[in-house]
Parts: sequence; structure tokens; C-alpha cells
Amino acid sequence: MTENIIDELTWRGTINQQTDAQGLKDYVQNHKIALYCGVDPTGDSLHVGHLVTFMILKRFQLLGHKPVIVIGGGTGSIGDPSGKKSERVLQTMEQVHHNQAALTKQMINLFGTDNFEIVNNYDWLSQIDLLTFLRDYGKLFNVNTMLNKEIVASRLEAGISFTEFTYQILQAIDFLTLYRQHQVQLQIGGGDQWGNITAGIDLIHRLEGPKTPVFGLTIPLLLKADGTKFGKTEGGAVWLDAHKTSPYEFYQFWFNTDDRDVVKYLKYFTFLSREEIASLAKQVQEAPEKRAAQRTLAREVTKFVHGSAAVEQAERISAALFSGDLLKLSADEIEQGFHGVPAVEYHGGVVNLVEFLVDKTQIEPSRRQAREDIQNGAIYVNGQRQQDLDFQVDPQTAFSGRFVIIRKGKKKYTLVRTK
Ligand SMILES: N[C@@H](Cc1ccc(O)cc1)C(=O)O
Repeated sequence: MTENIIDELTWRGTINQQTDAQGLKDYVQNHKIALYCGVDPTGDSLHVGHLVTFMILKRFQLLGHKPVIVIGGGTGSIGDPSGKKSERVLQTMEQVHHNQAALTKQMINLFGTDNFEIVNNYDWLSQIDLLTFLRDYGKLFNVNTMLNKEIVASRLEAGISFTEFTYQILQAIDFLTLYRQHQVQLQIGGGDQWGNITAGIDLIHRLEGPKTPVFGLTIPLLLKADGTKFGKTEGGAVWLDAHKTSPYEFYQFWFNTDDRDVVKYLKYFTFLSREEIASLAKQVQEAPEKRAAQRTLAREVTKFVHGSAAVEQAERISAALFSGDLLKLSADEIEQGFHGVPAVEYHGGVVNLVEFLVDKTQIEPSRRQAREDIQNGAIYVNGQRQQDLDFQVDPQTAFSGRFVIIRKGKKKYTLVRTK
């Protein structure tokens, strides 16, 4: 018999709170359910933080349950006060629509179209007129209960508008609507969603009967061993959009995971079995310098998000950067691998190396310094050491004529864009 999914999630460490732990565990043992999480379109790409919840939805999907994702076209136009210290600035409806379209595309990429659905709460929330809202829903919400929810309570001092205060009712209407129209019985969300999720369960119990089997589950806040927030690098958030975070950078992000975090991440973000993870955990203990666990993590997550070809490409880029053998890379690979490296422009023809380094690109401060570095063997053009003062740089020789890459010393790279 396959393991109960709730037991599996518990082992993976991805459950924080549940409304009815035993009830849900028993229920999913005998039923295939529909379950949902919502995403407000506050940005135009998902980031690795979203993956925490999505991986859980995906695990359910792989076992034959049906995930539904709500794109919050309606709620996103209001703004969830959860986790925010101050009032949000309203997004324009154009922004909401733009973001919505971008997110939908990424979600289909992760979940496919079979046994999966994306719905937009704008479709039903925008249809409720004010009087219906107050008479049919408002009456069922007790202001005291609403005020006592952590999200609202923590905001009372700084102030909260009626608009954001109402957010929990909207999310509750979502759960009710999804229960009625899509048989959704479980809502999953981040730890800060507890108040909104329980508001929905209360509403369903009021309207559909107190024994209606609906459940809520939140995931723990993911903190790194060094105490900083998961999913952020010096360059900012790690996006699933390949144009914002290249697959190579994405791979590197996972590969650079601290030894203290890597086993936890393998549990959260991969579909590897207990045995496979146990064996990798052992390798972290015995041979941390090999980074076998990090490599597997990077491969698995990059494959899930960007596909196998992206994994191979990321590893090819890493290998070439490590060995210095840049000519093995295509122009696109150079673009990925050198994203974030200082870049300058040069639009001209063949030119002497000293002139290129000093006059054309200012990589070297003076001719004297340039000559010295070249003669000392500190200058590399496209990965190859050049010690000849008469060397001619030809932008057309490599990378489809798009780049010349200069390395000075051990590590100091400059990307020269030539097209
Ligand atoms: N409130 C959730 C998003 C959400 C929107 C609508 C829902 O029905 C559920 C969840 C968040 O901000 O993360």
C-alpha cells in the first residue's frame, strides 16, 4: 500500500498547522480529493518561495488528486494584509491582468493540463454586488472574530483600511465557491494564511453543514540555517521566469545551498524517496566537499522547472567556467553564465589588444598597466591567455560575434558586448 500523503508530508517537514489532522488523513486515505491554493498576481513571475506550496500540490496530483490554483484577479486587486506591516498600494487593473497572464503560463508549465485547473476569482468576486455581499456574506462574519485574526490584530496599531480588513471574507468566498463548483475540500497556504483559510472553513460549515469535510493546512515559514530568508540572493529573488533568473543561475542557487539546509530542501523540493535522501544525507556527513546532495538538489529542481536540457546546459556552463575553457560555450550560454558580471560595449572591428583594453573598454587604467599585465600572463581573451603585445582582438572569432570575454588575473571577468 502506498504511504498516506499526510504521513509523507509530515516526514518531509512541510506541515505547520492543520485544522483537522486526523480527519484529513483518514479522508485522503479513501478519497481522491480536489485541493487548492491561491496566488495573488502581485508580480509577473513566480519565485522559488511559491514552489514550497506548489510542490505539495504536485505531490497530491501525482497520487491522483486534483490541484486547483486560484489566480487572485479579484483578491489581488484588493491586497492581502497578511504578512504586511502597512497598507498596500492598490495595483492598477492593467497590472493585475498582465501579471495574471504571465503566472498562468508558468503554472501550466509545472502542472500540465491534465487533472489540474486554474481559475480566476475575479470571475465570481466581481459578480457580487454590494447589497448581496452585505446580506449574504457579511451577516455570517463576526467582526470580533475577524479582528482577532492574527493578520488583522497585528495591524490595528499601524492601521488597516476597511478594504484590506475585508480581504478574509473574499478568500472565504473563494473556498466556498470552489467547494460548490469544483468539489475542493482542502486549502493549502503559507503560515500567514491560517486566518484566511479558517475563515473559509467556517463559512462553508455555516452554509453547507457543520460536518462538511473541508480542511486547511499551512506550511512552515522556511528559514535558512543562517537565519536569513529562503529564496533571496544578493541579486534579489530567484524567479521561475528564465528571463529574470536564467536556468544556469537557478541551478547555481540550489547548488550553493548550505550543508545545514540541503537535506531539508531535498525533502521539500524534490520527489526523491526516503532512501535516496537518506543516502545523500550520509554523503553530506561523510564527504561534504563533493556536494553530491547539492548537485542532486540542483538537478532535480532545475529539471522540474526548466526541463532536462536546461540541467545539461547549466552543468556545461559551470564546467566551462571552472576550467576556463569558454570557447566550448555558445553565445546564449555565455549570456547566462556571465549574467551579473560587469559588462561594457565595443562596436568596432579588429583592434590591438592594448588599445582594446585601455581605449575601447577601459578594463585597464593605462597602457603601461595593460602591457605589464599582458606580459605577466594575467590577461585572457575568450578564455585563452594572451602574452603577445601585438595580439589582435577580433570580435567575430567567437560566440557568434556577440561577445568578447576578458579575464584579468584569477577571476576578474568583463563581458564585452560587441553586437
Ligand atoms: N491570500 C493569498 C492568496 C490567495 C488568494 C485567493 C485565495 O482564494 C487564496 C489565496 C496570499 O496572499 O498569498
